[in-house]
Amino acid sequence: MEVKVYQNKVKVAKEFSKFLIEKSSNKKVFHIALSGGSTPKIVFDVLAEEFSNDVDWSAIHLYWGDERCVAPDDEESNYRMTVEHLISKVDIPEENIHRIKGENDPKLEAKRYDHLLEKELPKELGLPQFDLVLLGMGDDGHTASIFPHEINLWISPDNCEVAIHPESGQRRVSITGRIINNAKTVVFLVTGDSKSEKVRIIIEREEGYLKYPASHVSPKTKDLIWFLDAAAAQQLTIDQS
Ligand SMILES: O=C(O)[C@H](O)[C@@H](O)[C@H](O)[C@H](O)COP(=O)(O)O
Repeated sequence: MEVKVYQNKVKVAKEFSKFLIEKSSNKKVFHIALSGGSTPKIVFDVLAEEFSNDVDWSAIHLYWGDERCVAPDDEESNYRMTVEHLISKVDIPEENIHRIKGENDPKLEAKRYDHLLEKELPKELGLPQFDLVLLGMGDDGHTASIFPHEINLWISPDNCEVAIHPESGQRRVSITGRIINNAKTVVFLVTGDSKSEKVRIIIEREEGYLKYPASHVSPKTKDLIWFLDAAAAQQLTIDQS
């Protein structure tokens, strides 16, 4: 695991963009699962507005690690957020975009997306393998849409599950631990003061850390990088690069 700390969100966005360019360069196809929420917005803006000419978008295939069970034009939709901050600004072929269809019946959509990952992704150890899974982390230590109250979903035998937001009751479709930990590379993008306590507990493996789903992210390749701003990293005592 590598922990990279940068002064602010814009710097995190710039450094992640350079990381993505390096990882995806010279690849004929690059399968990436995107995170949702608010953190990626600035990252996608910077990637699209400052670095898009350095990316071969024809090779990039976009998937989502999770999606809210809402229409694609709903303000809650991770797909809509990605269109507004990235897809609408770059020349990525329509056929390279593999959204989770939040408007569908959640259980049926989880099955459909599960099968899509089996069909579209290369296999490693018999499981679909992303080149890169981008994750956020909630203040409660959730990641993708695996929340602490449903941590059992992490070990699901399926690639995708239907999850429920603990406060709003909103249903979501999420990829599960077996897919996340089978990725070649996993990146956490975490910024802001509100994340600093869980960042410390999870990265420093403090007592009780395993109750937080984000602590179970441990790719078999060991290629796990935390991109943090100073605010999210402020409670860390370990060495940071
Ligand atoms: O659909 C979602 O909300 C995300 O995929 C979720 O896992 C997100 O990454 C965290 O909740 C952090 O969200 P913020 O970036 O908004 O803090």
